[in-house]
Amino acid sequence: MENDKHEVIVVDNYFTGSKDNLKKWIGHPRFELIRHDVTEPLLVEVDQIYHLACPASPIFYKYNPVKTIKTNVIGTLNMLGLAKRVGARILLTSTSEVYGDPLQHPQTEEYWGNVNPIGVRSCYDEGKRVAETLMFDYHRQHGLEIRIARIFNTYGPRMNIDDGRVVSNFIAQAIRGEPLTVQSPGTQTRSFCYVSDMVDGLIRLMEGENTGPINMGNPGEFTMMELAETVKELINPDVPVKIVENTPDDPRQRKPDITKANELLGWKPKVVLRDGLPLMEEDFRERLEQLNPNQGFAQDLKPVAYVGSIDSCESAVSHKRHVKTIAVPGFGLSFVRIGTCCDLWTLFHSDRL
Ligand SMILES: NC(=O)c1ccc[n+]([C@@H]2O[C@H](COP(=O)([O-])OP(=O)(O)OC[C@H]3O[C@@H](n4cnc5c(N)ncnc54)[C@H](O)[C@@H]3O)[C@@H](O)[C@H]2O)c1
Ligand SMILES: O=c1ccn([C@@H]2O[C@H](COP(=O)(O)OP(=O)(O)O[C@H]3OC[C@@H](O)[C@H](O)[C@H]3O)[C@@H](O)[C@H]2O)c(=O)[nH]1
Repeated sequence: MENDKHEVIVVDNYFTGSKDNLKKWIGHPRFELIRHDVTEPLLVEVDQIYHLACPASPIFYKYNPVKTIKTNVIGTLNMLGLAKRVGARILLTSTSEVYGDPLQHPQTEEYWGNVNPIGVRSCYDEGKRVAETLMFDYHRQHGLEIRIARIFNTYGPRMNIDDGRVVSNFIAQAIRGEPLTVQSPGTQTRSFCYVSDMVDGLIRLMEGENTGPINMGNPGEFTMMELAETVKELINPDVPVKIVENTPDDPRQRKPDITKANELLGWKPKVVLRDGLPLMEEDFRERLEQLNPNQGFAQDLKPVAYVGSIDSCESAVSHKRHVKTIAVPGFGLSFVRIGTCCDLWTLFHSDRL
């Protein structure tokens, strides 16, 4: 949007996304927002497609794994079909998770990975691997112009407060004065890239001549214990660190080799973790203050008849975070409020809850 040559159509089913993040552009003459699920075909006329639609936080992608794999497979097929029909260039945001629990370190694009095909993360990591395959098959068979970015852990302002990924969890916990939940053993590593660097890299990849796959991430590598200590030091030295149980198949180490991105796109990240975390803290503080559950709840009640993504409600309800329900006597219905989306009320049949 900031390049005034472009018209932008955003497509989202709001499973993990929020209209709030786009309010700056709603009503702008070059901007259009469509509530749509990419597992259904989409007919629009475009020159470029940034195909990012997919739940990305492990708690969300594991919540409805069949939907996650449908989004990766059917969603990617639909976006490729669209690209083929209108002759658009298409960029897929693949993931470092295609390397699984990597036996090569740091990971280069040539590494084929070490992925469990039947594990609880497979809907996402195998889903993205199939999405990459589909991209290359459309490229070879139909001559489509494709671009694939393999993104490593990326964070920044406007992430969903209840996203569940480690950086947003630690920042929200530190601000709320709650223990930082380090999943055991705490020695597992990740490399964290700030969002503005990632957006710069994705645009370079789209505008450049290389199909990829190209790793995009910040090579600065941290154990989860080190991340917790850094968040403590920068945001709230008083919070304790609490070791909690981990989930199956959690990759033990992850760090991108970004030689290709550097040589082919002239890209490397600029924002180090210690500079990125305070930028995110500011935004989280503002939103957490607005979320105070004891303030303004009843007055905020502006029910809408139906909100498209039932998944997002069910997910929020299942996580029991920032969700309030109000039964309406005699109607057998409830209003559900999802905390981070203050304008988002959904009318639900009680038996669904
Ligand atoms: N952030 C990271 O660390 C990271 C790392 C690797 C890959 N990626 C990839 O980048 C993309 C964006 O990730 P993010 O971190 O911004 O996650 P996010 O959850 O914040 O955003 C994903 C968006 O996709 C939308 N969406 C999900 N399913 C959809 C569907 N079926 N139809 C339409 N919209 C749908 C969600 O509502 C949300 O707006 C994802 O494809 C993810 O796999 C992200
Ligand atoms: O509260 C938490 C959350 C997570 N963690 C740990 O932090 C590490 C990172 O976990 P996250 O949930 O943030 O994300 P993961 O690295 O597992 O997966 C991410 O990888 C790249 C992308 O494709 C996706 O954004 C996501 O799948 C894991 O080792 C996890 O065990 C904690 O220690 N505490």
